[in-house]
Amino acid sequence: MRDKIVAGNWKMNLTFEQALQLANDINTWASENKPNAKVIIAPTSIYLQAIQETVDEEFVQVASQDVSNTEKGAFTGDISAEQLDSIGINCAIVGHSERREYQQETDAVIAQKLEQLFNKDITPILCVGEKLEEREADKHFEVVKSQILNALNPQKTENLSKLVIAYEPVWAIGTGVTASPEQAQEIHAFIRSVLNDAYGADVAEGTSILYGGSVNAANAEELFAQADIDGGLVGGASLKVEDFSKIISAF
Ligand SMILES: O=C(CO)COP(=O)(O)O
Repeated sequence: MRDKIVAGNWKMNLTFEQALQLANDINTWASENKPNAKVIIAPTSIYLQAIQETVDEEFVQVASQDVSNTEKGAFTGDISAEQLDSIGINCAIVGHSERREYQQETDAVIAQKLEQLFNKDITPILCVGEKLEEREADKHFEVVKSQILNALNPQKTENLSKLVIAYEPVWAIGTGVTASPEQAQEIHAFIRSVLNDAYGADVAEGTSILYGGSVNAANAEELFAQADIDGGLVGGASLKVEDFSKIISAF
């Protein structure tokens, strides 16, 4: 059975003190409430180690928001999979639409990042999703399919058992506009069928597919009730323990 996961992408928010406090609060909540979903938090990279030491990995896992597409060397500012592994980080977000947009990350670069992560046995949360104009032109299936196949085709199929995918329509991120549960279910089922056709039933059935884009305490339950939605990748609403814990409790 695939994992139910609620992951908080903190993006470039919170001071060190605020981040430690939030991590502590989430850890306390999770240890007391034993939620049905796996809880992941992704802080700014410079806080990773301190937060990793603050939380109990039985209750809260810590993920990086990104990783370098190269192994090591003269890449100022980048963080390698080996470096993440060396401080005990075993999960990383890859290909977030904000990096595709602001850092010009291509599918080819994202494929290299995935390979770096798989080489170090780090679980990738691969983000895919269409822009508003692509949805309006009814191109969302085609866009998402090519993002997935371009990122995954270069990988070894045996590595795909570790994969998590997050479907995040760009038009729903930080906008307060969420995909309806029906819209999200439709494309999540499609993503599973793409995985099935390309890599077989074990990968398709074993891959947790998270929804992201204005998930909040009020809409999480209906989204998570859909057959192919295995959890959420949450931005804004993951920055307050009250909201994030309600979202996790939607499972
Ligand atoms: O981008 C997201 C998570 O990675 C979603 O952000 P919001 O939940 O703030 O819309």
